[in-house]
Amino acid sequence: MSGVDSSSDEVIAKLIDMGFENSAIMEAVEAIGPSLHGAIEYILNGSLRNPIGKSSSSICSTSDGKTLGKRTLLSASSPGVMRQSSLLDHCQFTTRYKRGKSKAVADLPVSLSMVPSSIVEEHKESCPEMHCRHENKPEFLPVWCPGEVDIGSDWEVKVNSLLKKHFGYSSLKNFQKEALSAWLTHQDCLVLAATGSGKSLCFQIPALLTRKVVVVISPLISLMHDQCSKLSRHGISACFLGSGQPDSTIEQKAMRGMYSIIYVCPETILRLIKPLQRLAESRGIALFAVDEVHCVSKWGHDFRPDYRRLSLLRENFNANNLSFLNFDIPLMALTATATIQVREDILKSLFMSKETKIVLTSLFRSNLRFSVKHSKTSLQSSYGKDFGQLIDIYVRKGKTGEKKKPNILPDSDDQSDTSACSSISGYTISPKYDHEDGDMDADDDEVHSTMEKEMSVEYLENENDVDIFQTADDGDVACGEFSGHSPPQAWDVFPSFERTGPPNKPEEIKRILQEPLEDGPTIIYVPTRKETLSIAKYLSGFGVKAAAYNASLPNSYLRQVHKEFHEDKLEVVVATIAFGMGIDKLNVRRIIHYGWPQSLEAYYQEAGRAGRDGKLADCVLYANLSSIPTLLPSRRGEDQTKQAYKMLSDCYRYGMNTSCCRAKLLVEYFGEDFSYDKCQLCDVCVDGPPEMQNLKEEAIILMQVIATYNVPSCLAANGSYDDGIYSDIEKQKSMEKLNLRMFVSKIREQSQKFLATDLLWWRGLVRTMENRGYIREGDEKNHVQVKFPEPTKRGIEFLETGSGTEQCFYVYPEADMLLSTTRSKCKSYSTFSEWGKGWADPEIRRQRLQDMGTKRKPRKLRKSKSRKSTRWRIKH
Ligand SMILES: Nc1ncnc2c1ncn2[C@@H]1O[C@H](COP(=O)(O)OP(=O)(O)OP(=O)(O)O)[C@@H](O)[C@H]1O
Ligand SMILES: [Mg+2]
Repeated sequence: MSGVDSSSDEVIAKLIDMGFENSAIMEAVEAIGPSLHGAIEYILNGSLRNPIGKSSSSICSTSDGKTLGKRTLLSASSPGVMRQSSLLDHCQFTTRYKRGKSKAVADLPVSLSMVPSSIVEEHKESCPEMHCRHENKPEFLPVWCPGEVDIGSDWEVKVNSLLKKHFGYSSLKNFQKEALSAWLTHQDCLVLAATGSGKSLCFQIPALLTRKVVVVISPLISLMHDQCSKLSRHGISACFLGSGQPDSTIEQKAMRGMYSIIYVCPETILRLIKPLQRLAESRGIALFAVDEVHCVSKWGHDFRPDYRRLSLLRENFNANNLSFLNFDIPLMALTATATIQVREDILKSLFMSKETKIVLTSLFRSNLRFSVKHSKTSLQSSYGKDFGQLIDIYVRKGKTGEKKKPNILPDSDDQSDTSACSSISGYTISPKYDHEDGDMDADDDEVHSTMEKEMSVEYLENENDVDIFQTADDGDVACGEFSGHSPPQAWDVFPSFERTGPPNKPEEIKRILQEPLEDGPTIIYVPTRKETLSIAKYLSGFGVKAAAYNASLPNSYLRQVHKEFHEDKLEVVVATIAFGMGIDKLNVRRIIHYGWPQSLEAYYQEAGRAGRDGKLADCVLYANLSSIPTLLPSRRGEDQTKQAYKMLSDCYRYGMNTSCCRAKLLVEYFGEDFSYDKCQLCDVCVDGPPEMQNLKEEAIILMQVIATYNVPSCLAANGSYDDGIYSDIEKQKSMEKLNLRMFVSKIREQSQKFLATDLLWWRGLVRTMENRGYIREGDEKNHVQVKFPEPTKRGIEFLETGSGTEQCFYVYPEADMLLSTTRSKCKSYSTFSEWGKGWADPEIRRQRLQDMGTKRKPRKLRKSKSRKSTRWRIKH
């Protein structure tokens, strides 16, 4: 635009913010130059050369209801209708009008006296510029209401201006544009976008654009709190209403329309239907946003029954039952972690419309470096090996002050010096809290007695040691209000980078590959509350600023942890799943999962806390790859248990994988076609898969014993093959189901050559054969890994055709197969590729298996031992 310099930009931004039509603004600024008052005069005095468009609906009125003319808000109207005082017009508060269903019926104006003074007060705060200029004039408010006023085709310009003003960002991301355009046309919208991609803006912008209220349903108080305080820093007033004993003043103010955005937990919204209907009629509700919407679904990883009842939003806020609405109030549902099944469930459960717009972005986070490492995480003796490097990073930097252990050897199991406390603003995690350790210094004078009393007894002795999910009451306050302060003018106080929004381009990947891992905090996720304390204590013993976080700790303490984490005062937070969802801290450099997560959804959601600044970040999963993970206790119905097993099994398979890019596995799990060959960052991409092995002999013998002891079901599945090979005894034997352990015993009995092999190795082979469709689970129950293997028709065909031919059966050995051989060679698990080498050679393989055999315990002894005891051989 010629003649529009940088100060003109400011004037334009202000005029857009005031609600003037873009083309009118441009014309005025071109004519008058960068003078705000001049431009306003120019527009309002009707000097426009080319009045744009027609005002779609609204007619302004004086306070006594007389029609003044068409609003100038979005469509500059005929100059003749304009007059000086129409600055008031464009600030006209247009709520509480009676809206007909038909667009032909113009919205009726509202008189100033109908606007609650409280709302006017609120808007003084949220629109400081506007009010300071018209202090002694009646306070009207600008309203852009989709459905009532034509927001205009240039809405993007308006939004970008608001974006710049309030958030300091230059433009919307594509998916945000898509979500907003759906909302502008009153469509429901399901937004599936990567963690950290900026989903919140999709529902925050409508509040700025219309001055109506946006109601956001969110599962966690800590998340609501975070978002409200951020909004207030960006000049947007917001409040949150939790499920605890509410502060009725905030709730009342919210229901009178005093905040632009109301965050509310699902339990609370259920009892606020009537007040919200009144709010919809008075100030207006622009949108209901359901954040972290995967919580709606029983098939998701974080199902919350109250989310399911949110169908009442559609039932109670539609144009049929609220006569003042022209359209159903749109629903916007958002999540980063929904499988295809969960998506369908969301649409159905929330009664979202058939025309719901699905906004889908790539879930690939190209800056996250995924890896899996073997560790017996439940043993404290593993901490030395696993956290040595982490301690070194923080202590070496000297940021933590005194370096208590100058050299932490990666393999050190020494935990004797764990007496120090982790102090968070006076709250101390005392050594006493860990009742497992007897070696703590109880006289440590850092112990703060009050907190200690609170935290040491009831919290650790709570028999329910896992956090199923964080309750909505995770904050120590049930609600809070945040008035919008003026957004900072100097945006360079914020990081200047533009976030890398998915989908990520190959150049992005190239850039990240060249980046070092910068400094920044770490979150360690553990399955149990006890481990949050023991690991935090362990780390702080070495001088790392670490804190525990789990739902059983006092709320005031948890809030403090949140605060100090956000202020970069903490280096490591050791948390259960209670910490995480939605947390938006830019510089988290490492997410460590210490123990199996319960699902890939939870894993990816938590991993998504890392690298939100777009820079390289590590996501490491330490898990005991030699044992099958178990479900954490939770109340589940039959279906849910089945689903929980399925999810855990998928997670287990992710850990066992040695040949496929981890990022690819993750995004494909959510139904996305991974458009890149590989991420180039994960351990599999970097180290390469292990060498393939021809395991035909092993596969055949496995199939043989399985088929032998599964005769009836084989026949049932495929009556066509000849069962003459099975004796009556064998058939009888097969009536009782044999589990994999028994099959492995049979193999050992049958073949001297496989005497030395262990269950762990065969487990891997069974999984591989299951993946190829040769084996299936023979039990009705659910298992993480096949427990009672049964041959499929394909498996039987493999047996029949494969055994006689020279055909090969090449597989990538999975993590457990590699692990089972490491003991004899004393190799570390991490060197997959090295271990893989040589296995393709039958001689080397035979030799290795033989080596393992010489180290086995006598057979008799093993037989009498429990399942657990067989694991003695897989030691590292
Ligand atoms: N258009 C944009 N340009 C630049 N940065 C943006 C833009 N939109 C959002 N952001 C920034 O992206 C960050 C992440 O946003 P947000 O918390 O909304 O992510 P999210 O998608 O909700 O992630 P999660 O799934 O983890 O909750 C925020 O700091 C936000 O300010
Ligand atoms: Mg979010």
